[in-house]
Amino acid sequence: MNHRPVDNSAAIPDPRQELVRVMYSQMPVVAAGNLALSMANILAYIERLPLTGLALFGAAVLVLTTMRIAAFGYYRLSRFRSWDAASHSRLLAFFSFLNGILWSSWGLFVVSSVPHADTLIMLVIQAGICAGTVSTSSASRVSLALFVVPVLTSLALWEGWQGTVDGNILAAVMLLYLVLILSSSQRIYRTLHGSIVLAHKNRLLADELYLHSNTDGLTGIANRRFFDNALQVACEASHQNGKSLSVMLVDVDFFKLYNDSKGHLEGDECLKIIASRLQTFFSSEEWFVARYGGEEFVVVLPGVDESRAYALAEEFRIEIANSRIPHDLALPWHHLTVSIGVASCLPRTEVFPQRLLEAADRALYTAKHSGRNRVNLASDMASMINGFALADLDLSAQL
Ligand SMILES: Nc1nc2c(ncn2[C@@H]2O[C@H](COP(=O)(O)OP(=O)(O)OP(=O)(O)O)[C@@H](O)[C@H]2O)c(=O)[nH]1
Repeated sequence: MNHRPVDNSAAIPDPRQELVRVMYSQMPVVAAGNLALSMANILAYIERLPLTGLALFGAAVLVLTTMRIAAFGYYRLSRFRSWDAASHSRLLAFFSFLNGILWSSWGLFVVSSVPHADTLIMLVIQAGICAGTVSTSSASRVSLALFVVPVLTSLALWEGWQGTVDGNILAAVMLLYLVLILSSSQRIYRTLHGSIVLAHKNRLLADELYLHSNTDGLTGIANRRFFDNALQVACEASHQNGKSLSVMLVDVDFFKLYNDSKGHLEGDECLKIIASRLQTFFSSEEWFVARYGGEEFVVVLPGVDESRAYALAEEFRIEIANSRIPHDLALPWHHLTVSIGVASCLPRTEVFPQRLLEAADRALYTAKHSGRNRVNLASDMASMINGFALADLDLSAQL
C-alpha cells in the first residue's frame, strides 16, 4: 500500500527497446513451441509417419500461438522499465536465427520426406510465416532478417539443387520478397512506435493528474483528499492485521498572529517549514503526513500504539520549540510552537476514521486550552470504542 502521492514521472522509454523487451519476454513461450515442432519432425522422421508429425506440429503451433497471445497481454509494457534492452536484443537476434533454422528445417523435412509435397505451396506457407513475424519482430531489423533469410532461402536452394525450378529465378523472387518484408516492417514499426509513445504519454499524464489531485499546492505534502482515502485504508488494515493505529493532529500555535505580524507570505514559508519537518520526522515507510487544512497537519501512524505515539509527538513538539523560529507575539515563549492531539485505537478493534479524527481533534482542543505548546492524548478513545461496541451489542440484542 502506498501512503504517499509519489511522483512517478520518468522520461518516456525508447519504444524500440520496449518492443524488443516484449519480444524477448515471449522467448520461453516461443522456444517451447519450437521444441515441440522439432520433436514432431524427429518423431515423424523416425516413425515414418508424416501425418502424425504434421498433426503434432499443428497442435504445437496452436498451443504456441495461444500462449503467445496470452503472454503478450501479460507482459505489459510497464513491466519492462528497468530491463537491460541492449543485451536482450543480442540474445533475441540469436534466438530468432535459431527459430529461422527450425522453420526452414521443417520446410525441408516436409518437401523431402512427405510424398507429393509441393515445394511451391511450401514456399507460400513459409512466406506467410515470415509475413506473420513482421508485426512482432518489426522493432529489431536484425532479428527479423535473421529469421526470414534461412526460412526463405532454404527451399529456394533445395529447388535449385534438385534442378526442378530455375534456382536464379527463385532466388530473385525471394530477394524481392525479403525487401518487401523489411520495408513493411518499417511501416509497422512506425505505427507501433506511435502507439507506445502515446501509451506512455497517457500514463505520465495520469500519474501527473493523480499527483496534482493528491498533493497540497503550498507545502508539497499529501493533501486532505489523499489523507481521507489513505486513513480509511489504514483503519481497515489495522482492523485486519491486528496492529495499533494512531493519528496526530498538529496545529501551529498563534498562527493568525504570526501572519498578522510577519505577513501572509512569511506565514506560507512557515507552513512549508513545518510540513517539511513533519515529513522528515515521520519518514517511516508505513507512516504518512498530510495537510489537514489551514495551519493544521495530520500524521497517521499505523503500527504505533498510544504510548509510542505520545512519545513521538512530544519529541516533535520539542524539536519545533527548540528550533526557535521567532514569533514575538507567541507568549510566553516568543518563538513558534505547535500543539498536538493524539488518538490511538486498540489492535483488532473496528475503528471508524471519523471517530479517530474526532478524538484527536478533542485532544488538540484540550491541548490548546491548557496553554498550547503541548501534547494531549485522547484518553477516552478506548472507552469510546468500547462504548460503540456495547451500543452495537445492545442494538443487535434488541433486533
Ligand atoms: N499564510 C497562510 N496562512 C494561512 C493559511 N491557511 C490558513 N492560514 C491562516 O491561519 C490562521 C489560523 O488562525 P486560527 O485558526 O485563529 O488559529 P491560531 O491563530 O493559530 O490560534 P490557535 O490555533 O488557537 O493557537 C488564520 O489567520 C488563517 O488565515 C495559508 O495557507 N497560508
